[in-house]
Amino acid sequence: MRIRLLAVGTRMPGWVNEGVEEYRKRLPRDFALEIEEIVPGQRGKNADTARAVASEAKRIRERLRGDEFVVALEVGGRAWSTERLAQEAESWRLEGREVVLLVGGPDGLAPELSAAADRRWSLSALTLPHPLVRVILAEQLYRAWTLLVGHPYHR
Ligand SMILES: C[S@@+](CC[C@H](N)C(=O)[O-])C[C@H]1O[C@@H](n2cnc3c(N)ncnc32)[C@H](O)[C@@H]1O
Repeated sequence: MRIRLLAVGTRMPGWVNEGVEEYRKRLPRDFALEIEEIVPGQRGKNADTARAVASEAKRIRERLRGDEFVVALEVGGRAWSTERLAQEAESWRLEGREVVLLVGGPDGLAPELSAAADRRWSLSALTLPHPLVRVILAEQLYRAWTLLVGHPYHR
């Protein structure tokens, strides 16, 4: 199984990349996490937020392959326990699915991406900064894998 993380934002601070790598490198090949950064839309005096979100959505759609299982990360999505994540991940693996996780930028994901996703997953009722979401995702995927294989990391 391969999990692609399409995340809006480039040039992350060092602590974000280090945090993601810390967990990514622990994952085995059949649970691999790949990060693909999406260039953010222009924000500023002359560019409105809706245009920025729409341009991010266009870039995300260009990277989607059509046959993947799409999980949109959203504050208002459904909360999953780590056990539920492990169950989901195990079914993705058994079904041989290619999975793509979508993380929006400062203004979130475009509504049409959310509507078209197979799952909408909330990590917390708190709104988290998108760089931190990457780190939490990598840790939770690692944790889910340790749960599935009975590794003592998860307790
Ligand atoms: C700063 S948040 C965007 C906040 C924006 N107001 C919204 O409603 O989406 C940036 C991205 O991080 C992710 N995110 C932030 N908090 C999250 C949470 N609690 N659960 C899941 N994803 C979250 C989402 O993908 C979101 O698009």
